[in-house]
Amino acid sequence: MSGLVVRDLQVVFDGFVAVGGVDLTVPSGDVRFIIGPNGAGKTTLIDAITGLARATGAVTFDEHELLGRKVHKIARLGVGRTFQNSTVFEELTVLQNLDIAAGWHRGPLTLLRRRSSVPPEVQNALETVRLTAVRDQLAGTLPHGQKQWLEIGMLLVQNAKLFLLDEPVAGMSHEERDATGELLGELSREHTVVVIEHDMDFLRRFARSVTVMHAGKVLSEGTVAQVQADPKVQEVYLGHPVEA
Ligand SMILES: Nc1ncnc2c1ncn2[C@@H]1O[C@H](COP(=O)(O)OP(=O)(O)OP(=O)(O)O)[C@@H](O)[C@H]1O
Repeated sequence: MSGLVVRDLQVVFDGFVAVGGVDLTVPSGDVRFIIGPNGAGKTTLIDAITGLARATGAVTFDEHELLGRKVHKIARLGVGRTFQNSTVFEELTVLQNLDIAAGWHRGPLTLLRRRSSVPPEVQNALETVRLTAVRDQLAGTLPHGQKQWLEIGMLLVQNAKLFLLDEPVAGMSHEERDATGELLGELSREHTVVVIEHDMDFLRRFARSVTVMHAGKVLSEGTVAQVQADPKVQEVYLGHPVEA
């Protein structure tokens, strides 16, 4: 099937089972939130999907097997991710960051010059991530929220089809959260979106489906209402300081 399919995924660090047999199916066009207490294995799951953590089991995206491939090969198959800490080039402008991500092989001098024209895919990405007005600003001067959007824009110009976003709204203002939620909805029209998030209010408003992880396994899965009503989830979460 198209979308992300994970079967019996295991990641073991020096005998410690961080991900212990996870099955996950995220159909094309979904906005899936993955939640769970600290240490549940959420980031490690994404590390395994993107080739950063060695894993066993099976992972396919749009029917391409990902496990065992190198990080850049997985990215070329349309799998994009963002990290909790921004990885943009702070000393370059928004446009230059997008240019580099788009693989416009221009020398350093050309890159530093102001662009006279902007390739259509870069322009589209600028508009989608709402950064057209700040395209000539140094990325390092952007507020946190806009840096996260720039990262998403960089994935867009790389033709990512699956967006794996690790805590995208951490540290964002209320307005930035709202705009990010809307952006996720827009992305899901043509892409598949997986979001690791601790912010329960954001989840309630923007998740289409939810997977709850606990101790390296899937504890519960369904709509927001279904997982909220699941006694197993309540047991893990009640009294746990995850409510934002
Ligand atoms: N490289 C590593 N070596 C050893 N143990 C690791 C490594 N990476 C993660 N772990 C352990 O694996 C477990 C899962 O970590 P992970 O970061 O995936 O959890 P998480 O659900 O993303 O947590 P958080 O919400 O705090 O980000 C934790 O106990 C962590 O300490």
